[in-house]
Formats: sequence, C-alpha cells, structure tokens
Amino acid sequence: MARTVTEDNQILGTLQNVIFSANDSYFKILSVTVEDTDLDDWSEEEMIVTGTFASVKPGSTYAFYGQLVTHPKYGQQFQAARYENQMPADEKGLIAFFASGDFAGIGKKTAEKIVNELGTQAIDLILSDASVLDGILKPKVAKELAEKLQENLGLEKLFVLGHQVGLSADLAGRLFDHYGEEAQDILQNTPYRLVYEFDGLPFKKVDAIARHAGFALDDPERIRAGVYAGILNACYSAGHTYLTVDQAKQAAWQTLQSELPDFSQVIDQSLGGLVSQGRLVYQDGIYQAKILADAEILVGEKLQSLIDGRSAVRTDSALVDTSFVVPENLDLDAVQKQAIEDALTNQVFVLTGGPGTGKTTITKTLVATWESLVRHQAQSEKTDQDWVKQNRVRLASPTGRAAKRMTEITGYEATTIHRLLGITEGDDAEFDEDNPISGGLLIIDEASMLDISLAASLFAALPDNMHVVLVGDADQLPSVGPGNVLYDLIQSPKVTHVSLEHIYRQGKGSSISALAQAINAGQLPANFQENQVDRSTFLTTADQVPKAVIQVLRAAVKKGFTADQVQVLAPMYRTPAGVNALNQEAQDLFNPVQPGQKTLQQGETVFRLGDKVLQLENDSERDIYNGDMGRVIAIHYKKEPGVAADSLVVDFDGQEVWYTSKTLNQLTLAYATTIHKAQGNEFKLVILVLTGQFKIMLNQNLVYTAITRAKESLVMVGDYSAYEYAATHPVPLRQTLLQSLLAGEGVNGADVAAAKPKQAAQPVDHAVQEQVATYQADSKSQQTAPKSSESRFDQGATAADKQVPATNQVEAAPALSTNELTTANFDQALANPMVGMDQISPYDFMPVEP
Ligand SMILES: Nc1ncnc2c1ncn2[C@@H]1O[C@H](COP(=O)(O)OP(=O)(O)OP(=O)(O)O)[C@@H](O)[C@H]1O
Repeated sequence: MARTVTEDNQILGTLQNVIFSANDSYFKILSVTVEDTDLDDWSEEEMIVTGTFASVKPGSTYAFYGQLVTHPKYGQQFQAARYENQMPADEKGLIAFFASGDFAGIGKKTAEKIVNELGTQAIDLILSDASVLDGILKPKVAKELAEKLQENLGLEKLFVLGHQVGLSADLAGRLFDHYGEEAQDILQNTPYRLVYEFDGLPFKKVDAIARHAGFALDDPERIRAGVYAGILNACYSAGHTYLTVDQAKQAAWQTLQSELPDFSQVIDQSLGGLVSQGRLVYQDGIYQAKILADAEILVGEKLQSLIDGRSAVRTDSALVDTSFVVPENLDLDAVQKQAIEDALTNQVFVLTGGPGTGKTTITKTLVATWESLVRHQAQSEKTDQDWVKQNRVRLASPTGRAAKRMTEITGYEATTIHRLLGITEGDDAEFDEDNPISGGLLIIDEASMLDISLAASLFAALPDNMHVVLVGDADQLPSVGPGNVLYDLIQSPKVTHVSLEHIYRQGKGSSISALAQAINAGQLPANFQENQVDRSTFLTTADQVPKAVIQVLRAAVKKGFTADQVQVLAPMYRTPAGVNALNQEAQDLFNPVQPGQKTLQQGETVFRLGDKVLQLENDSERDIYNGDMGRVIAIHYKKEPGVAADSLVVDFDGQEVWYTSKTLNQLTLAYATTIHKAQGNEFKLVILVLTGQFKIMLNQNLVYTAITRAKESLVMVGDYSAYEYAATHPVPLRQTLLQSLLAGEGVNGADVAAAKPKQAAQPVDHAVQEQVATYQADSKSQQTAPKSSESRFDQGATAADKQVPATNQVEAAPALSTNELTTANFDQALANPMVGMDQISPYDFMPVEP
C-alpha cells in the first residue's frame, strides 16, 4: 500500500471526467483519455490519474508527470506528482479556447478580438493584469473572464511555478488558500515577504524561490529577510526572546553564509533597516523580533493589571481561612495551607512542586473552596445566576491530555488553552482583549509548557478582575517556544509563589519521586543502579538498546501491561536507540503483521489496524492536539463501497477522528515518543532510554521530565554516563525580559551575562539553529500550525536529530560493569533462550498488577 511517488513518466491526455474530488484538499481522481505516453507497457485508451489538481476541466488537455502504480483492488493507475495544462499555443487554439462557451459573453468574434489585441500571451497577460482587457471587452465581461481564468488557471500556474522552485503541490495549495490570486505575484516579485508573513516557511525555501525569480545574492530584501529569519530561528532554537548584538550578527551570518566583501557592514545596515521597518526592536544592546517583544510587553503589562485588579468574589484572609474545602478531609500541611490562602488572596499566584507533592490536592481544594465562596456571597448578596456564572472556575492546560486529566480529577470542564481562547487554524483567536473570556478564577495546569506567544494570547483575553493561578513543575523542560514564563514569574518578587517540597506519595511511584528530586539536585542517587520496588536500571550500550527495550516490553506484556499503559521514551527520533527504531520494534511486538491486516502508509510509517498513534499538531477544528494519543480502529480503502479516499480512523479516548492523505502526516506511531511529546502525559510504566548519542539533548530537566511521566514503574535503559551527564547538566539559560519588565526596569534590568541559579549560560547554538531551519523546511506542521510556538512543540528533539555526529558520545561509562546486569550477561541472556529475560532481576520490579 505504499504511496511513494517518484517522478519518472509522462502522460499527455484529455480529461474525460473528474471521478472524485476531495472537499478538504485539492486531491482528485480523474479519468483521462491517453493521447501520448512514455510508458512502455501502456496500450489502453483510458487511464485513471490521481493527484493534487486545481479546477481541471473535462475536455482540456493536460500533461501528467508521475508514476504508474498498481492498486491492490483497482489495478493500474497513474499517480501524478505534478501536471501542466496544455494551453492552446497558437492563435487558432486560443480563439477556440476563449469561445468554448466557458466564458460568459464571449463568442467567436470577441475571442478573435482578444487574441488580435493581446496575441498568444493573452492568458498570461490577463492573469497578471486584467486591465489589459480595458477597451477590448465590456467591463462586466472582462471582469468575469479574468475571474474565471484566475480561478481555473491561477492555482494551476502556482502548482507549476511551485514545482519549478521546489514547493510541494500541497504547500502551493496552501499559499493559494492564504493569498489567493496574489500568491503567484508574491512568488515572482516579493517572495521575501513570506519570511515575515507565512509562518513556518524556512528562509532557505523562500530564498530558493527568490533566487529562481532572479533576486541577487546581495539584494537588500534578501539580506534583510535572512537577518530576520536568522534572529528568529536563533530565538526558537535556544528559547530566547532577545539576542545581544553579537548573537544577532552571528545568527545573521549563519543564515546567509555570505562571502561578499563588506558583509558585516551590510548586516549592520539590514539590522537598521529591519528596526526602521518595525520588524525588529533595538534597545540598549539587544535585538528582539517585534512579535516576541510585543508578546513579552503584553504579558508583563497584563500581569501588572491583574495583580492590581480586584476580583468580584470576596477572598479576604479572614473569610478564606475558615472556608477551605479539602478533598478526602486530608490534613494539609502548613505549606499547602499557605498555598491555598495565597492563591485565594492574591490575584495572580504560582504554585510549583514535583510529583506527589500535592498540586492536584491544592487544585481540587481551590476549585471547591472558590465555588463555596461564590455560593456564599451569592446567597448573602442575593446575586443572580449570571453573577455566579460570571465568576465560575475555568480550567485549562497547554495540552489536551493534561486538560482531560484535570477534568477527571476536579469534575469540572477543563480545555486546552487554544480551545479556551477559540483559536482555530488560520484565524485570529475568538477571545482577546476586546472580547475577554468569562470566569472568576482561572487555573492553568502544566504551566511550564507556556511559551511567551501562547502566554500573550492567553493573558490578552483575561478580564482584569480575574483571579489567575498557574500550577506547574518548575523542574520540567521549559516551553519549546521562546520564553521562560513560569520561571520568570517565580523569580519575580511581584508574583506570589509557593513551592511544595514534601512528597506525599507513598508506595508505587514513591522512589521515582525521590529519584527525580535527586536529579533535580544535580546528581544520581547512590542507589541509582539498585532495583527498587518501582524502578530499575538496565545498563546497555547504545547498540543493545533495541534488544533490551524489547525484552523489557515482553516482560511487561507477560505481566499483563497493555500498549496504552507502557510508554517508551527517548530524547530523539534517529539513531538505533531513537524513537523511530524503537517504534518499529514495539509495533512488531504489540501489533504484529497479520495476514489480511489492513495497513496504510505515510512516508516511512506503515500504520496497522490497532496501532497506538500520536497526533503531532494542534488541529483545533477537529479538537485534537499535539501530544494526544489514540488507537487506529479502522482503515478504509478508496472504492470500497461508500469510501471516497484511503482513510484511517483513530479513537482518541472515545472521540473518533478520520485521517486522509491530507491529514495523515499529522499522525505517527506512539509506542515510543520523544520526551518533549510526552509532556503533560503520564503512564503506568515508562521505559526511558538515554545513551551518549543523545548528548546534545541531555540535561537535568529533560531526564526529570521523562522520569516524572512514570506513575507507577520506571525502567531506565542505556548508558550510565548518559544519565550522569544529564543529572549534572542544568538546562541552558534562556534570555528573556519578562522579569525585568515586571520589575518596571525594561531592558535595562536584564542581566544578559548572569547565569540564573538553576540554569547554565549558553551561547546561541548555531548548529542547532541551522538544523531548526532544515527541520522547518521538512515539517508540514511548521507550515500549518497557529503562530503559537506550541506548534514547534518537538522542535528541539527534531532539530537535534539531524546532528548526531559520533563525537557526541559521552565518555565510556566506567560504571557499566558495576551493575549486576553487565553487557556481557545481557548478551548471554539474549543468546541463550534458556536464560529468559524474565529470570533476570531487573524485571522482577514488576510484581505490579496492571
Ligand atoms: N497533606 C497531605 N496529607 C496526606 N496525603 C496527602 C497530602 N497532600 C497530598 N497527599 C496525597 O499525596 C498524593 C499525591 O498528591 P497529589 O496527587 O495532589 O500530588 P501532585 O503534586 O498533583 O502529584 P502529580 O503531579 O504526580 O499528580 C495523593 O494521594 C494525595 O492524596
């Protein structure tokens, strides 16, 4: 069922009819009469052609370029990678074309008039400027002709032009959807504006388009766009919201890689130009992309107004002290009580804590206490139901999964932040400063994932009298997009913050919490390699990882764990110990190929009926989000009765979502995922893989985040020194201004050079930046997702994937032989089926009944 298209053959044919036309894409199935072809073994008159087409017209002649494939049910058909409308080339043909009856008010005479006046380039001339018809046709007829031509041919031309400059038909289609008829003009005349306007189109791609259109290497437009793209990419790769002058210049050099003389001066001029165009902001030695500067200022100012605001619900200390509604009548400790009191008496409050410290308990207490305060006040002041509704609790989280968990735990509706704000693809948010959301208390969970762009959209939409509580684990990975919102708020003296330190969780998962805390403190615990009731360590070389993971998975399956309950985590996609390889292995274990089993292929991934899958992008229209996991419950092939196109149906916790060729690249296998993708999710058993090959990604927060995804059991596989390296390397410093903006100091308050307590200073990593740019070129998710950097969710992992030189190995692990499970006895175990892995002690950790 592979659908890989390599362009190698051609068909010239007349379109008989359009058999199928998808309504969510430009995909079509055509019946074509073959006039000429270079296919050796084709003798039939009719051919079925599939592909991405504009509004193709029966009777018109097209050249299709692509490949003959054999469909298992419908036999041979031609998959077109691209096509060209064979426009009538001579005057006679053109006259017949205009007089074909397709164009209202144009008969043979008028058609002749058009061709006489405009010549054989008539169509091109009309398409590029309809005013050439002035004086030739009546204004109404001219307008209709131009519109129809644009409609019929504009997109086709864009497909052709796109193909010439390396744009996929899909991307060309999206450019057309975004810019309409202007798209072609932009590609040919002002391509560099795409760098500023079309989110996710990398500079390299735009540059290739522009170079094709004749722009010179030293064109000022090109240099400016390159400088801007370089700065933005540097910010996205390192999480910064600003760059120093040197960093900005370095980023620009890296992107443009020019050997032109005086290039340094050219960059200086471009920086100045971008500032005067309002695309960059310069202040006191730093450059910021205007969009990031605006977002930071908005968050800073809005936080100040929230802090200064007063909620309609009375929450003075005397009142709240006596009103706590604690779940299960737990005896809260002093810090927890303080947290609730502070949360209720401060308009903005931040609660942080590791797993098992009581964040959920506090959230539940807050929700119940708030509701009770609202009820109490409503009764005593005899307010109406509207007042109660206006002051209700709202719950949201950056991920769909975390929102679902919040709903389960609190019994209140929780949504993603995107949904809370009514953000849909390509549209502005429904709720913003002019149309704020309603509610009295807003609790945001997983606040560590909040980047500055999403934070700006969120804070803009809050009424000034709203009570806001941000809950998160400050030691998890920072947001993927620029900004360090949770960290900056914690550091700010203006924001009240309580950190829960005491771990309450007993039994399963408790030694995992202790391990997480040790890693947080910068070291592996002394008992790291000793098996605990809920965790074990299994040291292997990188090459042995797949075998080891499979053995652990087999043991887990034997104990009754399902694929949903077990999650394999690795930092990156590539390498033999990476997510891609582990997914293949795990798929074969959990869902082996069966005769007659339905499959559908997307790129290199073959989805099988029953597979565990992961959504890679936010798709708010379909209410599925980056990081959501589901199961393939049906696969349909086109031409099965009632089926329009190959499709796959995924069940996301009871919500069924259909995928066709247009959307299937939003999906991947989910037996193994990156740690970034697992944020906001929790699993009964986590199998974590760290090896020296992932060195570029390793740091405390990454391994901490991975470990704390495990609810009950954790198996750590890989190289001791990789774990040690991660535990001793704090997450790199992010350069942000939110703290100083909150302090009212602006840029002057930012101490660029000073390393913050938990974070290590880091120069902008240009290698990573470059990879990010390449990644953006490859990644469709970058082209379609909303502007929020949540769309770049997995960027760090993916970017790093592309630069894994062998030299990234962490030094050989001296501790390898200290574990009872040495490389040697592991190999022995695998080689000798008598020594089943089940008999080896690390798996004995799993007495847990799933
Ligand atoms: N003061 C307390 N006394 C006794 N048990 C407590 C107390 N606070 C919390 N717990 C219990 O500890 C466990 C963990 O608490 P909770 O789920 O609130 O933590 P959490 O920080 O949300 O953890 P996670 O992030 O892992 O979900 C729960 O079983 C909870 O009932």
